[in-house]
Amino acid sequence: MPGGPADREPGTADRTGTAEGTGTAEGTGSADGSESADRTGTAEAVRIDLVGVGKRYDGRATGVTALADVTLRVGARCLLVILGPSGCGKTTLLNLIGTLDTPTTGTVRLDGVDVTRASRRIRREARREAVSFVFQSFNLFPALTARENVRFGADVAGRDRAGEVTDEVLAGVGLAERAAHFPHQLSGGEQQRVAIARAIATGNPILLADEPTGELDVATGVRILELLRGQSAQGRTVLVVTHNREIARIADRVIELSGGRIVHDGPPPGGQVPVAELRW
Ligand SMILES: Nc1ncnc2c1ncn2[C@@H]1O[C@H](COP(=O)(O)OP(=O)(O)OP(=O)(O)O)[C@@H](O)[C@H]1O
Repeated sequence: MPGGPADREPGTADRTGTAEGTGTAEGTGSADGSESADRTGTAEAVRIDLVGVGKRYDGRATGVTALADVTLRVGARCLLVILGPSGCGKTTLLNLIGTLDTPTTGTVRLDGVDVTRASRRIRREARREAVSFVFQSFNLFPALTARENVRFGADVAGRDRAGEVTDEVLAGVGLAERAAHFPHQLSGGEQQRVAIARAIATGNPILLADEPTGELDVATGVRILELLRGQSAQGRTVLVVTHNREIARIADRVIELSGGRIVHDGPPPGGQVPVAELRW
């Protein structure tokens, strides 16, 4: 993002208070999201601001409307879970927020910057300085050690003190002792912790996780969720896509997609619970 230093903590003033509508009371999200408004920190900053977003894939024979008229505002310190059945548009939504794809209609703003039809340079900057991804299949570099994988995140974002940041973040996910291990020498849960550490090491304020516990057993999945929850508590905006309704119970806010539309937006039904209370 223009003018944004890469080396910073999430939620700092340089990413807030832009002229384009951040920090407004209006930005508190859904009609039924008033209770979540405080918890989503939207009084500080609307980090993700989608208005009327649609995505259509046009094939030769048939077209598919993956998303239709999605309006969504998410602030700092929010763990947002995106629920919905296969094919409802969850990954498409994450890709649009992550500037990996462009919508057919509507606008996408990240930290007040309209990235919808921005130049490739602006979109590249958004990817480098605003968003980080965590995938179901970890996507670690197999020939790099855990430490080198995490260092990659810090380097790509151009962070100062990249070496120190790497060590701090690795320790933060409980893997300081495994820094010299390669991905194939680590368990699935450890690999996912490295992947999350790599995303954290960028310093980017928005973390996008697509089925991050999908390949893990219950106990390991719970540990991963605790890590993600900790990141939102520290000021990041964390979006977790899942099929698993139980995971949604730990969220500050849950949106549910069906047929490419948001059909529910609000706190988890039954109220938010600690990660330890999940039953998978
Ligand atoms: N590149 C593409 N070309 C054509 N159709 C696509 C493309 N990508 C996704 N789609 C379609 O768009 C719709 C939404 O896909 P998307 O991957 O976002 O769903 P999802 O909710 O993430 O599904 P899953 O839970 O199975 O991963 C689906 O009908 C899918 O087939």
